[in-house]
Amino acid sequence: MPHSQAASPSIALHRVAIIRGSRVILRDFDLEVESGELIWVRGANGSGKSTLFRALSGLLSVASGEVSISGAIALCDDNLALDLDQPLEKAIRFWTDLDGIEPARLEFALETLDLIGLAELPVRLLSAGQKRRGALARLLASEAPIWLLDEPYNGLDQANVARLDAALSRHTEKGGIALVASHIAPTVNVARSLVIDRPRTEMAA
Ligand SMILES: Nc1ncnc2c1ncn2[C@@H]1O[C@H](COP(=O)(O)OP(=O)(O)OP(=O)(O)O)[C@@H](O)[C@H]1O
Repeated sequence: MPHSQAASPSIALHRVAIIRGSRVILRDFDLEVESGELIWVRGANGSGKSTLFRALSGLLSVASGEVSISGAIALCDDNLALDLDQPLEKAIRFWTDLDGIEPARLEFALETLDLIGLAELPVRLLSAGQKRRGALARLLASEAPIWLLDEPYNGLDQANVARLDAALSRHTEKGGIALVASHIAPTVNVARSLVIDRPRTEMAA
């Protein structure tokens, strides 16, 4: 299976602040992640895990601080981003074709998450857990060395939790980075956990 990675992906945040609306979500936030690390991102509901991922993906700007990222990022969150009317494989292929990714890579991602039998089914007919696996297959098929997974285990049965964890393990063994925001622990290779604990009432100046 071909697997291209940035030579050495990394993430470095220094004294980052993120404000949403009038509220400070993260303040003086530091983070350093190196090639091969799987980080379990933890924290209470509303603490800022998704906010952090959206900022790392460039979907939210930071109010202050330094952000240095080496390597492309793939984000898998609650936004399915697959055409509901297309068969699953074709819906994912829309994205992999845009990135010039070879079909074999998509096939491997579908196999990894046991989706070959569902490849021709329109996305809208998939169950919640199957849709989640479809979104994860899109991430697995990408060539991005940095994976951000926001609550990836939601809706997955035990067998698919194990499949995802095995894929995370392979990704980091090959030098990729994975940040997993979850209320349950990944079962493999967690380099460390990052606890997000923000001051809940702080308002932006
Ligand atoms: N568009 C927005 N405007 C203002 N505040 C927002 C906006 N989006 C999110 N927030 C707030 O930002 C805070 C962090 O939300 P976020 O989704 O990052 O939390 P989370 O740690 O991922 O939570 P959960 O565990 O529930 O998924 C929450 O208090 C939320 O209300």
